[in-house]
Amino acid sequence: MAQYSLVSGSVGLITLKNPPVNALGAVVRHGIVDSVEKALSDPKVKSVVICGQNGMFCGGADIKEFGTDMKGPPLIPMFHSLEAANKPVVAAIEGGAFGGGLELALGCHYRIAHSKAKVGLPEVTLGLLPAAAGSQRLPRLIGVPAALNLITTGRHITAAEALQLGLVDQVADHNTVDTAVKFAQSVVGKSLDSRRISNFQCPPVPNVDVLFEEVMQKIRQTSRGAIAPIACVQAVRAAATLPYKDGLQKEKELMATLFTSGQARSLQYCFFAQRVVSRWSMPNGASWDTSKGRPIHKAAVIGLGTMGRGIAVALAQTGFSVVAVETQEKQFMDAKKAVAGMLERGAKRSGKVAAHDKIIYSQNLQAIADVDLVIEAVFEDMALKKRVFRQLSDVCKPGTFLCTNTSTLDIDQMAAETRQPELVVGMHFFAPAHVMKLLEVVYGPRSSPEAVAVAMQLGKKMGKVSVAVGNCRGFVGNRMLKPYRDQAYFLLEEGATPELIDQALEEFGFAMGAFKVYDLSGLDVGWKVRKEEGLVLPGGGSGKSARIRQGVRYSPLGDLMCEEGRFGQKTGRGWYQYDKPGSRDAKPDPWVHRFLEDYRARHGLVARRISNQEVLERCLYAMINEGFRILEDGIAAGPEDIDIIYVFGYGWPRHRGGPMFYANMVGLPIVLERLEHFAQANPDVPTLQPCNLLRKLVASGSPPISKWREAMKNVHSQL
Ligand SMILES: CC/C=C\C=C\CC(=O)SCCNC(=O)CCNC(=O)[C@H](O)C(C)(C)COP(=O)(O)OP(=O)(O)OC[C@H]1O[C@@H](n2cnc3c(N)ncnc32)[C@H](O)[C@@H]1OP(=O)(O)O
Repeated sequence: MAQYSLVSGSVGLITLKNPPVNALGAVVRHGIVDSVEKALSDPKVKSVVICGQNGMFCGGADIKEFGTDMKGPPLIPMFHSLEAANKPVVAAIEGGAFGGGLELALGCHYRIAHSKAKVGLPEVTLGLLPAAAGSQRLPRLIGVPAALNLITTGRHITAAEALQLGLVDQVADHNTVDTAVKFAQSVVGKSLDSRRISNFQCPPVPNVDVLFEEVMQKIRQTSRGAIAPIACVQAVRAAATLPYKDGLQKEKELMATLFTSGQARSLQYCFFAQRVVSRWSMPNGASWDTSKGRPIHKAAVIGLGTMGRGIAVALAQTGFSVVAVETQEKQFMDAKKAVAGMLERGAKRSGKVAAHDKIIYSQNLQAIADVDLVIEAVFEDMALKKRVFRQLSDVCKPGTFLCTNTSTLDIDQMAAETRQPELVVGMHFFAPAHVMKLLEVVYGPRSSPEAVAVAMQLGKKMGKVSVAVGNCRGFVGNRMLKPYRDQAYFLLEEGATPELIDQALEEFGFAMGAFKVYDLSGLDVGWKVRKEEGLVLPGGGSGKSARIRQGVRYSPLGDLMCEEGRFGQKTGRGWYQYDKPGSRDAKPDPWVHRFLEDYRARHGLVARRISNQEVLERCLYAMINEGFRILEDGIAAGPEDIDIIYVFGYGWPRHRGGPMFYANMVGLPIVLERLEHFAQANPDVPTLQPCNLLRKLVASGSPPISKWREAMKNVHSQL
């Protein structure tokens, strides 16, 4: 609702009330219309102030209403009637004004923001554009380049930046509503013509066509197929080149296309999925509202390789005291230098002071005796990790949480080495750990809810999107990656090239194709793991058994590449060639094409034409099938957990919502039918055999993804 009251004898105060963010749902919109009518028709009222309750102006349109029939007054006429009012209307912005919330403020004659408030037009992140005249008013107010930046990125800006841009008129340090009320009284009688933004001419831009051409080109390169950023540019262009009324019409047309697009649905799903995932739960019923964490003041990082360095930096930048331990002399010296550089660069970017004083370096494990939490990041070797956990258990004070950054190994085996296995959890960071947003928090059978709560809270403090998952090989992310990568290798054997496969995946929207990722992360990493698993045969093996291991189809292509010393970017040669070791510019390599031809000839394989569709179906459906197995096994609590992991950690295009949401969009019966088809053609690839949960969901009428958790409960009870 919106509450109306008369304050200071002459100011009509309209307070938006719709917790938690005062979104502009139908009831609020009705309330605003009624309140404005009261204020404008009351002769006692000389000016109007609009604010939000509980220190929050407005979070924008009610996203939950999208996809419904959206009854209630529309926003655009409401904002026009505010702007046309013959009494000054002032927005008092506390907390934040986002999307429709900021558009409401732009319909007012003046905007006063609290110094801690943030404002922005984040519609693009929901697959939309600011279509309540925001795309037309903002460029008229702050100019085209600044408006383009805000509207195409959706970034939230501080009140100080908003003031600098001319987006707000005043910043208040204390009671914003009181300040706004006094301000509103002070401007009574002043002409309002110059305050009605829709009357403004857009500030002229030299070479307007060139500017928009350049921006459009940049957006096309970076948007990975997302359509909303492009529509945002088109809408701002309309503001820059057309009269307000025509620009508004263009905004409406663009919005109509976006609103009904699958991309908007996917992005809105991601918005809510991220929030669902933050309310983690464990199969034993423990969850965020039953388990309290414990404050962490001091943490230790053990092992200062690439991951350990990034984790230490992330902790220090968040404000934790860190003890960074590395026992090998050379690694220790290199790490100290590297971490200092990372902190300096981070400080330069953020404008904050580099957190050097937060880190104490040591080569001695005794230095961690008083820490509250340890993150182990030593080499990915179970024997070594077990030894480290035994030592940690001896050295640390009782009650210290012991976390491992393993990306695949069984955390229960590490916990078994300690005196308090309930305090052991996985904290799987993604490289570079101080940059990447995702954190998989892995609970084993003995991890306590408190330990999970601590890791989730720590992740949140570090600005990570943390997802709690169960313990199995590869957890969620890497477990699903295996069948995807297997398919990519099999497709090479059958006639594809790395470029063909990567292009199909990148056109789909992945940040990088499978083979570019291999080259980036190093082919030798997987080779070492496969050797330990006894899968690698010298020369890739020979005869019929060369392409079968442990009874299932296996491609030795990755092993053979490693035997040739082609480890990827670091050696300047991998699935692509690079100018020099460490360079990132991947170029197709004729050597790889000859290598694949020789391999096929050796194994009697006849290359066939492989379509982009086959690449996508085989790689993605194999991955999705594993996702259903993960749900079936109870490793992830719901499809949202899997999707958020893939969007934030594996370069899955957000505008496609994550693998499970994508399956839901494609249609579960189609995914099932294609998997059945591929499984029949590849009986030696068990990961293509459709899993029970997928079959049961299809048999039960393919419920929408929002009903899967419920459906999973029924399936679990039948399995
Ligand atoms: C013709 C015109 C048609 C359409 C026009 C559309 C224009 C728009 O306005 S689209 C919406 C634009 N607004 C946003 O994108 C803002 C989204 N919200 C946020 O970014 C954040 O929630 C926040 C406002 C910055 C607050 O952040 P925080 O304090 O961290 O709280 P959260 O956990 O994110 O949210 C709390 C709670 O509120 C729900 N929520 C937030 N915003 C909306 C919203 N706009 N509509 C509906 N619900 C919203 C959020 O889901 C959380 O609820 P849970 O139940 O906990 O999930």
